[in-house]
Amino acid sequence: MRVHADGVAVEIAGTTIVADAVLSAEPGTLVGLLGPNGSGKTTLLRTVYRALRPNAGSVHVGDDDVWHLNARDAARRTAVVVQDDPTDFEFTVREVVELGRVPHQGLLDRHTSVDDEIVDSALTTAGVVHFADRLVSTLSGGERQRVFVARALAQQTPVLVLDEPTNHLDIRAQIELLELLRGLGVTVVAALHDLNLAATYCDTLYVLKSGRVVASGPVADVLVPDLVRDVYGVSAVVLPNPITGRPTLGFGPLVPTSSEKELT
Ligand SMILES: Nc1ncnc2c1ncn2[C@@H]1O[C@H](COP(=O)(O)OP(=O)(O)OP(=O)(O)O)[C@@H](O)[C@H]1O
Repeated sequence: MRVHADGVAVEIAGTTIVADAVLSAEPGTLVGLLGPNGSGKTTLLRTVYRALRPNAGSVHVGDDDVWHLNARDAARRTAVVVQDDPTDFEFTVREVVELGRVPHQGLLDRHTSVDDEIVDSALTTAGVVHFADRLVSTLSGGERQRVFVARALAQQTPVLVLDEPTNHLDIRAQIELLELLRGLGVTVVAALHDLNLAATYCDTLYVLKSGRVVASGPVADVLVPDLVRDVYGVSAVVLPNPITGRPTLGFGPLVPTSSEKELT
């Protein structure tokens, strides 16, 4: 299912946080959202998964504006993995993952054996089946992160939105997660900080700086040394990774960003 944000603007307390953002994720692709801390990634993602209504512009998931869907229908289309999920940590892992089935159940529906199978499969795929009966509060940060991925998988949506999903994960778990996401065949939009992970696994990248999309397109077109310097203020080289053939970045000393240069 296609995701398309068009001209999205978000203002909070009189401050523009996101301005005129356009983002398209074609069905089945993995789109990475990059940008420095505070550049507006979370805010833009929140408009995509209908947690925040933009002040201007629109977000379509499939053919519908997300604000023309009710919350339940929106949740059947888009599952979300956020940073620091506030879900009650006194639930067991299985109970949290079962929450992923709620958008598919009527008010009076009972959890069915089909729901159980889907939950079991999500627990297994996300690698958390071994501690299905543990309280979420007893898990490590990385284990917990995978539980929220499992909940999103149990939601069985054609679109997944993830906000820094590799936080807390070791390098193997990061690669496992990105490979899992790629293999799902659903549309994925993920905010990422690790430029090399983004370069390896994303089809398309969007880069935010101060709330504006300053670059977008295929990885090789976007992740160039000038972009890294202008957006992050870090010198960089881009080389082909001999193992994957994908671009890999190496980083050098700090340099002025384009906005810092304008000030001098
Ligand atoms: N409710 C709010 N009130 C005031 N400022 C806010 C609010 N929400 C976000 N902001 C500000 O908007 C800017 C963008 O925040 P956002 O969380 O979208 O950035 P981000 O790119 O996801 O950052 P990070 O990489 O650090 O997670 C930040 O400066 C943040 O402080």
